[in-house]
Amino acid sequence: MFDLGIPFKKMNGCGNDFIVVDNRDGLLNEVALSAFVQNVCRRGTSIGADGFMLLENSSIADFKMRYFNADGSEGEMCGNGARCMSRFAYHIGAAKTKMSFETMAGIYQAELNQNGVKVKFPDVQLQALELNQPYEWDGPSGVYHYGVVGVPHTVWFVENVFAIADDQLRDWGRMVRNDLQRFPNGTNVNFVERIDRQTLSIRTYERGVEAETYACGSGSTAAAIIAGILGHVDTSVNLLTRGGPLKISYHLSDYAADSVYLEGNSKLVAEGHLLPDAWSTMMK
Ligand SMILES: N[C@H](CCC[C@H](N)C(=O)O)C(=O)O
Repeated sequence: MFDLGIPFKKMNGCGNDFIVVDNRDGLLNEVALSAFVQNVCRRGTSIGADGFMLLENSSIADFKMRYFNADGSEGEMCGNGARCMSRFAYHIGAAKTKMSFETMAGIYQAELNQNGVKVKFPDVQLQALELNQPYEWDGPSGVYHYGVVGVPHTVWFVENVFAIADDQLRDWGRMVRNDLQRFPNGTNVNFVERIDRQTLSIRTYERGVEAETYACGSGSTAAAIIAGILGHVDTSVNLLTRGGPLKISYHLSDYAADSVYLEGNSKLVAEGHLLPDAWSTMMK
């Protein structure tokens, strides 16, 4: 059925990397997507990526973005993925430089510019009750903040975030992510250091990748908005990630943010065809 392979592009936003496929003609509608995604996202035996995205037709926007984590689970949205998907849409002629697209988390808008892509998020509503929550553990902070920015996020303010050992950060992230009593849908876990009123440093353990990624766009957005609500930063913030800078700006009223923008790079690094060995290998 896929004798000639499946055309794809490999992209990343600040090192958060994705395999992207044009599915407007329904090419992948017949496959068991979850297993397919797990296979193609596995580094070593296939292309490897943090996530997999499909561009599909939409009746309410220029196109629809579907996002899958490397473990095969479908996520509501992905901030870095949104920038890559926007560039992809432009490249294949599915959109002009200004576009709107549908996701499971609502309609997003994007604009390609010289620096990268600027994405406008749907308005974000946080709950006072979900901020400043005590958490008893041996982790770096006894208090966390929770909010849904497309996908669920917890934010933990820490010191010297880039000095935390990788396996330590992974263990903390994994512990919180798997605390299903408190976070029934799981959660992404963002460790955030305030540098000054315009700057935060951030590292994220991602649900669905089950590891730290180089950057997380929606996590950075959640961190910037939560830091703003708490009065730690202004409403235009640079986020320093392991994979490069992201810029987030928004307008705040109480616990709600509107005019939420995420800006950062989006790189197209390769294109080709996924061949059967890319998705038929299942290494345990
Ligand atoms: N890397 C993504 C987040 C992916 C969401 C995923 N980890 C989930 O919670 O399903 C971002 O840049 O926003």
